[in-house]
Amino acid sequence: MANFSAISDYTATIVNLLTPWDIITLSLLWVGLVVVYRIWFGPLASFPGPKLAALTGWYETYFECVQRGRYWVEIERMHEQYGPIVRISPWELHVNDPDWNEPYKVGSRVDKYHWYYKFVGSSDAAFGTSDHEKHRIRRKAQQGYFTLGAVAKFEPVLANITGKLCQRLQEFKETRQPVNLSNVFRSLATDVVTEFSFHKSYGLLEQPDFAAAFHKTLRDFPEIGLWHRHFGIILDLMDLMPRWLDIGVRTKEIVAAYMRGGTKQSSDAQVYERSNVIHQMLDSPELPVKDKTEFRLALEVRTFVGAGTETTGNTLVVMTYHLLANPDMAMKLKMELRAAQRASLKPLTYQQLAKLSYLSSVILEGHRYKDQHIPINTPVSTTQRLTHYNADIFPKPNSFLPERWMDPSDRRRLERYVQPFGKGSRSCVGVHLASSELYVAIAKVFMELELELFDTFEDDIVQVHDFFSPFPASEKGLRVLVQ
Ligand code: HEM
Repeated sequence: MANFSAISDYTATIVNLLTPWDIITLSLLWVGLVVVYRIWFGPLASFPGPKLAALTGWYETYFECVQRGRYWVEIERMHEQYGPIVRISPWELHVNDPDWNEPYKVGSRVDKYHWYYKFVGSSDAAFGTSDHEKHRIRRKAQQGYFTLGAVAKFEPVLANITGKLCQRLQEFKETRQPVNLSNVFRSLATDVVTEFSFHKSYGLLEQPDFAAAFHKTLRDFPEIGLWHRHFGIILDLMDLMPRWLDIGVRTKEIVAAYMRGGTKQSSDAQVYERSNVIHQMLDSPELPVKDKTEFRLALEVRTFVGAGTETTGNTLVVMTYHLLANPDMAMKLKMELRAAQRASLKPLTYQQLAKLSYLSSVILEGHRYKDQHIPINTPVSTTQRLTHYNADIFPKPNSFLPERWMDPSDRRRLERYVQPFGKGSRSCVGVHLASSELYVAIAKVFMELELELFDTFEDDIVQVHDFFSPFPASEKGLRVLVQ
C-alpha cells in the first residue's frame, strides 16, 4: 500500500510538472514510436500488405463493422496485389496457399486466436476456448456423442423430421403461396440438432411461419458479435437485457431441466437407449467439476444449436437454389434417386445415399460453393473461399457444377481442397450429423416434391457479408412455389 501511494505521488508530481504542450508532444512521440515499430522494426515488418493495415487495427474494423463483414473482399484484393502471404493487421498474417495445411494436421496443437472468437461472447464453451489443452478436455466430453454409429441409430428419427418437412411443404401446394425455404431448412436443422442432442426437438417445423423471427435472431447475432469482437462490452450489455436472445434463454431452460434430473420425453415419444449430450458431459470423468456448471453447459448447448443451424441450413439453401435454377441438374438428380429407390425395398439410408455419384457430387459442390472464414492460429488465418474459387483448381469457379466431381480420379484430387468441416483437433464435432442431414433432406425433397423458384435470384444467395458464416446482401431468402 505504501509503495502504491509512493508511486501515485511520484506520478502526480510528474504530471504537475508537465504543461499541456508537453503532454501533446509526448503523445505524438509515443504514436511516432508505435508507427516506426509496427512498420519497420516489429516481427511482422517484413511481410507485405497495405501500410495502413500494418499500422492500425482500425483498418480491419472499418471493413468489418462499417462495411458489414467485408474484410474478406479486401483480403482477396490484398492477395492479388501482394502475393500468397499478407499482413492484414498489426498482429495478424493471412495465407492464401491451397496446399498449406499445417494447422489442420491431427498432431497440431495450436491455440485458437482469442480475439477472433470473441464474437461468440464467451470462451467457456469448447468452440470459443483458445487454449489447446483446455479445449481438448472439453471436446472429449462431448465428441463421443456425435459418432457415425450414433448418427446411424438416429436415422429413423431423421427420416420422421424430414418427412414432417415434406408434409408441411405439401400444404403450400393447395394455397399456391410461396414458401421461404431458407427458414424451412434452418428449422429442419434446428429440429434435428435439438432432437439429436437433447432428445427434445424445438419443433420449429411445426410453426406456421417456420420460426422466421427465431432465424432472424440467429442471423443478427453473428453481426452483433462482430461488433463485440472489435469494441467489446456490446454482448455484455445485451446480456443484461431480459430475454435479449431467445436462444440463450431457451438453452438455459433446457439445461436447467436436465440438471434437475427432469428427463423430458422426446417430441416423437422416441425411447432413446442412451442419455443425452448434457448427461454425457455431466458424467464425463475427465471434465473438471467447475466445467459442469449449469451456466457453462448452457453455453455448450447454445453452441450446438447455433453451429448446427446456420451451417447446415445455409448449405441446403445453396444446393437447392442451384438445382432449381438448373432444371437439367435437378432432373439428373431425380433420375438417380428414383433408380436407387426402385432397387431398394426400404427407404434409402444415409449410407446408401452417400454412394450415389450425382447426389454426392451435388453435396461436394454445395460445400465448395458455400464459404467459410476460418482463422486457425494466433497470428495466422486463412479463408476457405480463396481455395474454393481458385480457377487453377476449380475451372469456372463461379459456376455451380456438380459434374466436376463425377470422375473418380478428379474427385480424389479435388477433395483435399474442400474441407468444409475443418480438420484436426478443432474440426466440426457435428460432421456426421450434418452430412446425414444434407443427404437425407436433399434426397427426400427432390424425390417427393416439385418446386419452382419464386422471385429468387443468384444475388439473393451469393455471399456478400462474412459474419463467420456467409450471408447474402438481401434477407429475402430462397422462396419457392410447391407444384
Ligand atoms: C454443413 C454443416 C456444417 C459445417 C459446414 C460445419 C463446419 C464447421 C467448421 C469449419 C468448424 C470449425 C470452426 C472453427 O473452429 O472456427 C465447426 C465447428 C463446430 N461445429 Fe460444425 N459445421 C456444420 C454442422 C454442424 C452441426 C450439425 C453441428 C451439431 C452439433 C456442429 C457443431 C459444431 C461444433 C460444436 C463445433 C466446435 C468444435 C470444437 O471447437 O471442438 N456443426 N463446424
